[in-house]
Amino acid sequence: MRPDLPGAELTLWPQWLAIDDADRLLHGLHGEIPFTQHRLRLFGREVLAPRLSCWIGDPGTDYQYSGVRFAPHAWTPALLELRERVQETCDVSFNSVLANLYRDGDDAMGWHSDDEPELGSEPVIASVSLGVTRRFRLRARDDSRRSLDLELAHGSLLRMAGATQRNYRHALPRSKRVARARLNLTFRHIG
Ligand SMILES: O=C(O)CCC(=O)C(=O)O
Ligand SMILES: [Fe+2]
Repeated sequence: MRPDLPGAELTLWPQWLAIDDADRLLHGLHGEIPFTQHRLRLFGREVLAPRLSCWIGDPGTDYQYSGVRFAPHAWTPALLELRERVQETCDVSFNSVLANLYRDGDDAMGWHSDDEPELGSEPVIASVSLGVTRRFRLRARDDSRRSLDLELAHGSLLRMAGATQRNYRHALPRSKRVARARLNLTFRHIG
């Protein structure tokens, strides 16, 4: 499915994984990824991020966080296998993945673009969702009325490419009624 959004390049596979595979991955990864709650600097104050996360990647794919460099965690066997499948579908290679665990509907991610210089000018980002369905919103930088909401279900894959990050921000809003967890993996290529 190719959601139509001017200036963006999106492909969504709503049921990319079979339910059994998705269930197994959710439980396996939940147990083996060393998630932590990071601190964010927000308007000069330190606050705890409203989610747990973990950066995983090939050696050398360090990332900067609040001015500090962090080495990535190592791939697990399950993540390496998943990376293979994602690469095949998306037709690009990835050397890192950001794992986010939203424990319930109070956990969220604010408006941002994945536009760090290390990702290059038109990054391909592949987002695998496991667990409870959550709403993913995209909003044009230059016109907030141009927006799109996608429901990212258990086992779905969303590919963002082209000028998507340049033209749009995205967010995962809080969702009061959600009581279950969602695990999201965004595969990236760091240059
Ligand atoms: O959880 C999601 O679907 C989005 C995650 C995201 O935007 C990110 O990791 O940069
Ligand atoms: Fe993002």
